[in-house]
Amino acid sequence: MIKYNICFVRRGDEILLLNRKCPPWMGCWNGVGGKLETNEAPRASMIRELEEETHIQEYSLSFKGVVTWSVNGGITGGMYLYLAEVPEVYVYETPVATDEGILDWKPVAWIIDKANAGIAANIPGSLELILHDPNCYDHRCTYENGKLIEQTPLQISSSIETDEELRKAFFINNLGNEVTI
Ligand SMILES: Nc1nc2c([nH]c(=O)n2[C@H]2C[C@H](O)[C@@H](COP(=O)(O)OP(=O)(O)OP(=O)(O)O)O2)c(=O)[nH]1
Repeated sequence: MIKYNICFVRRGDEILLLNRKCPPWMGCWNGVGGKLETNEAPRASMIRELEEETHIQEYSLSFKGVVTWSVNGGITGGMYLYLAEVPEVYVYETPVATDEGILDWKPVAWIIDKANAGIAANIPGSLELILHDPNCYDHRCTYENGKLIEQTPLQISSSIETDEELRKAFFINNLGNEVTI
């Protein structure tokens, strides 16, 4: 059921976001990422998407959990969630037009400000945990009629680094029964 990944690339107090040309969240700023290929492992898939969409190669990549969404109580989809940190002095000039949309650096405070329109709805409410909390969460989102009505972070584990640890943590938390990983 988890078919996607998403990554927030952080440079100091800025995040590299993509203004998407296509659904989902067309015309909105979102993290970079995409769909996992058949039999692709989560971390390898994230590294591939980062290369394809940004060409950035020097980063430290941390697994931060998953984002799942439920409609009428049932989990219908999800994405693996990563944070990629580049040095504050990293040179990456934007805006950059790509096949997927426009990449640009946005200040963390601007993203978290809920008054901002034009950002994928579930990012402002999750970003602080993603950036500052060492634990991994299932950021569970509930949508009704296409509108985000609730967002609850459920802690999965204190830290997960490998795909094997990820599988174990999902099993221990019984999330493996609910969310196919
Ligand atoms: N913030 C946020 N992002 C989402 C949600 N749903 C969802 O798929 N995404 C993300 C996951 C992926 O990073 C991206 C969708 O990936 P994509 O359709 O562009 O995948 P892709 O580049 O592999 O494209 P393709 O295989 O269709 O050509 O949007 C959501 O509800 N909130």
